[in-house]
Amino acid sequence: MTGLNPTLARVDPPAEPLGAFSLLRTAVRNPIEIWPQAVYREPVYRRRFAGRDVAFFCDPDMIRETLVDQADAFEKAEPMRRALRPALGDALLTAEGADWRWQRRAASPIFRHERILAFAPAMLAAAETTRDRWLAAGGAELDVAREMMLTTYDVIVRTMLGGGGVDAERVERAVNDYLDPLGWVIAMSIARLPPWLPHPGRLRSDRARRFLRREIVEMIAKRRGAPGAQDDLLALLLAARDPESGNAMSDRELADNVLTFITAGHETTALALTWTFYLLDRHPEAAERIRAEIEQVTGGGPLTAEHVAGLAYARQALQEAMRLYPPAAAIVREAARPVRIGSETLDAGAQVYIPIYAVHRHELLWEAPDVFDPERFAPEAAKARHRYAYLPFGAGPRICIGMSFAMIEGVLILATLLRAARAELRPGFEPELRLRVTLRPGGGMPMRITPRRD
Ligand code: HEM
Repeated sequence: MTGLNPTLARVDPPAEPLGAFSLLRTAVRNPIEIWPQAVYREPVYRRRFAGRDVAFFCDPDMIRETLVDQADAFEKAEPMRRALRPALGDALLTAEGADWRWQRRAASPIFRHERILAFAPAMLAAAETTRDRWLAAGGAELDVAREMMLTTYDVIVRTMLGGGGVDAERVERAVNDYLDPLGWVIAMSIARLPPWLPHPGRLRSDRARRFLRREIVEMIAKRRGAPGAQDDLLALLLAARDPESGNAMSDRELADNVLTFITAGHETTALALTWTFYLLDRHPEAAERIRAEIEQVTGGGPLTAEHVAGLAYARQALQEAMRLYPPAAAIVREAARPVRIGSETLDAGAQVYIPIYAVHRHELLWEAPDVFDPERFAPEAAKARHRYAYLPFGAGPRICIGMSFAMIEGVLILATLLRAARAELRPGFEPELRLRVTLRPGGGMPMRITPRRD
């Protein structure tokens, strides 16, 4: 651990559970502020709300039972379904049962580590576009949160859609318009209000959803008309077959999955990188160590896919950033039938939160939980820890299919940019943690970018 430990942005949990009214108000504004201190201190926290049993599990054995051993007793919870299904339909992230299982079987081979390494040149090209923009900005202040969204979006467009055919800025805006009012959708679901009720931002969100679907459906139609023209993830998805039934995806399933990969894939990785830049500003010694590692691994030459494995400390820094600021801050499930997890009995319909953000800072699981220390992810230290104390990508059958993709992409972007420039947070700026399905920095991440000359 480093000698100097600056105070880092964190959620300030309420000492006592919130009452019904302030709970709803907080759910709209920033749902992560609902979780009381007990969630960060106790293995289990339970309460009833709007007639529903809600349980938070932080005990790693109970997490394993919920997400792995008894995964088939649970479904994705209503608030998430309600928030995501209208845009993402019944694709990998949102489908259940047999419908999910065959899509996962068909898509899994595409996302294997070795296969994803073949996309490293496209990832590097996107990183270098951002690097060139940073170098051209000549010492200006940029919003690194937005910069990372543009970069990872560029990666997904290059790797998934062969690099072209969509208006990147418009799609990025549409994804934001869609996500912005989701606090309302989730709060209304918690309060058991019907989904058709109006709420602020709804019209804009509906318009954004229609625009996104239209763009993707058109693109798939074009590609069906010119098969084999490109070598990208969409081509692999078009060719994917369920190994058991031989089924291929329909246009609708393809559109749902492409949109899923765009939304699930680009924003999460962008946030992991944004928070890493924030932490490296607070810990310049870690940034210097990564820079030294890059020079040592590349011998001063250009960065390539072969270097990914050697950039161990860069990877550890990303992992530690995702501990402190997990882009997907919670997994929420609903018991499909009565089930017993550890000492807890759940009725059908009970909601289970795996509050990843709180698990990653839990007093019973981590020493000095609020301190940034990439050494926690050195191989020996990681091995000594409970497997389910750290789960930024989830666990069990529904574990993130894009995990290798995200780690390779994250390391390559971080290394490309750290090597070329310094990023310093605007003096006095403290990011606020905002949960909008993903954990974003409220107010962005304003940083001064200066080219490195040494
Ligand atoms: C740092 C980056 C990422 C993080 C933190 C992350 C996190 C997660 C988590 C926690 C889940 C599990 C959700 C649950 O169990 O309810 C998940 C699922 C998923 N992720 Fe990621 N993800 C990241 C990057 C990506 C990328 C790059 C892609 C695709 C290119 C992707 C596609 C998906 C899909 C399709 C699922 C659903 C899998 C299924 O249910 O079978 N993710 N992700």
